[in-house]
Amino acid sequence: MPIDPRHLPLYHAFIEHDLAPWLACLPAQLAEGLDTRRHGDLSGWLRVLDKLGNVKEPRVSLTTPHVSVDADLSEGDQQRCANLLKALAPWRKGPWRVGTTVIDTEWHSDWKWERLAPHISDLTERRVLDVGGGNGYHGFRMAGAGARLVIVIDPSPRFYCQFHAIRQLMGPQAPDVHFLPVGIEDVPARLETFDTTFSMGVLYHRRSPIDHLLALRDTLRPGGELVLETLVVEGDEHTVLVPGERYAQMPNVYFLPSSLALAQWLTRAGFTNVRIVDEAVTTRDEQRRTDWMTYQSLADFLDPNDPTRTIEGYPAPRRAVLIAERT
Ligand SMILES: Nc1ncnc2c1ncn2[C@@H]1O[C@H](C[S@+](CC[C@H]([NH3+])C(=O)[O-])CC(=O)[O-])[C@@H](O)[C@H]1O
Repeated sequence: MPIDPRHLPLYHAFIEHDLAPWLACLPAQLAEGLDTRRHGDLSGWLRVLDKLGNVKEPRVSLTTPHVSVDADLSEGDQQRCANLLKALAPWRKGPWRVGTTVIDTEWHSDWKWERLAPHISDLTERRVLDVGGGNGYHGFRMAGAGARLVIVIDPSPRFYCQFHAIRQLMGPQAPDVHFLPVGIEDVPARLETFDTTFSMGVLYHRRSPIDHLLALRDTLRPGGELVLETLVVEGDEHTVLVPGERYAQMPNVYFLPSSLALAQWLTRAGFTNVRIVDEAVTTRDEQRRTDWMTYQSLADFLDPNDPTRTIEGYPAPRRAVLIAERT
């Protein structure tokens, strides 16, 4: 089968960076991740990408809170572009700007970036993997911080399409940031390649959290850095909450450790130099309903009489960022 032109930069990057064991799986992984039988709306979203086309002489910004693409668009083209981007909603991770269209996403993902950026190793020239990277917002910020290569993996076909909408508009100005519609379980074992691996907002969705840490460790070269962000609870190194059917309305939440417990898990999984660099309660300003994500959001998942609790009665979402080194 011929290679989809959209994937040529991804193939080039895998060849240039000698990701040989993974390269061999790429055709099958892309075919499976983009199988239109997997998601009823995927064919429609792919048609949106075709209609979106390119813009002339794009100017790209990766270092501002809004990852943005500027271009001199006529009023009609700007409106058409905004309508096509809206067809890919809900937009959860961002914010983005395309010309005068501001995509005000459910999450202020820029705030998470600001919290962790001062603590991580300089990304200049580093090869980075972002596991569960959503629609690639943080991946573009990583490139803005100097990363030489960023591979975003996320099994969501909607996020694949949002990522490609933006990347396509960036045209020749697009950085070396690439998206694979797969999960962590599809990354070949023992790659031991990346200088930095991010796993943000994923661990609490994993049924075997220590196996997740081991899988992340195996993506890193010796001395490489893990940036781990997840939901935590207050408590000592022995505290872990395993919620019932739902936590903040999410059905697939398994382990919420304290950050001290998580630090110990990282040590047990073979990491050193483990640091808790940030811990903060998620606010209703950081995660909220917007014109680009019109479904329920954090405010709807908290107890209306006590916002320190979820509607199930658990402690409200609190997130920590930990950094650790692979030995
Ligand atoms: N098996 C899997 N492997 C990899 N990713 C997965 C898997 N299963 C689900 N995901 C993906 O993990 C992401 C979790 S969101 C974090 C986004 C970003 N990192 C953020 O920090 O804003 C959670 C949050 O809202 O924080 C989703 O995009 C899933 O599709």
